[in-house]
Amino acid sequence: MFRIKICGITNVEDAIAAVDAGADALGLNFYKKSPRCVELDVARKIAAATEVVRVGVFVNHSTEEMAHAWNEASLSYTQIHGDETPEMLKPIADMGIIPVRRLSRDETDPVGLLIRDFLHFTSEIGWALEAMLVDAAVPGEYGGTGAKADWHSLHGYELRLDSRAGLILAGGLTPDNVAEAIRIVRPAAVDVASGVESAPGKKDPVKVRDFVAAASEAFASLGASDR
Ligand SMILES: O=C(O)c1ccccc1N[C@@H]1O[C@H](COP(=O)(O)O)[C@@H](O)[C@H]1O
Repeated sequence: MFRIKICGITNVEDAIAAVDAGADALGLNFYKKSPRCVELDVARKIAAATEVVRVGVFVNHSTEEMAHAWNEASLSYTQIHGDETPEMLKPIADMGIIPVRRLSRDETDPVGLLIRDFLHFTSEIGWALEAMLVDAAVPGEYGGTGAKADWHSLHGYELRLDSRAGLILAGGLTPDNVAEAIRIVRPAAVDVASGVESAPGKKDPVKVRDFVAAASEAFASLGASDR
């Protein structure tokens, strides 16, 4: 899959800076109400300028819109960040679906909820999911909020799910906290949007570089044997 995703890339310059910093995935957000929404023609240029994994971020788009963006921007994954049900996604089941679960801090069994969602998606459609993404719930918002999930409550996800679908940790990550988040949650990958910006929709190259360096070091220090 991928390890470090820089999300909400809106221009070629930021895309190249993220790849040069060592990110192995870029998130292209097609949600019109987001300050990080990328135009399709720019997404096409980003695809032509980069060779890393590209993940499309969608919020209540039609499957036709998602398929169009998938082709135009040569995407590898489809991050479903809205209210979509697995049933709605059947026509695009082969488009690397990454379901998203927004967790509020008062969930009693977050890991159980994630596993239930994972099983629901796989049993309804019968595709093999590679990953689930966890974000923090903020009422009235879909994502990109800078709010953190309760990292301690997510510990153990991959053990309970027997590593069948990796956990992508998102929500409020920054260069200063990503290493601690990786140590506590032990996710398969991390994802950041607002935490590496100079303004909404514009990445700060220093923050991007620091984020990638901190995350890479933390993943390396987990070691292959104890993950
Ligand atoms: O970034 C956005 O504006 C956005 C809007 C709607 C849905 C998802 C969005 N981004 C995703 O939100 C999470 C967390 O972002 P942050 O790091 O807390 O700012 C991440 O997965 C983004 O891909």
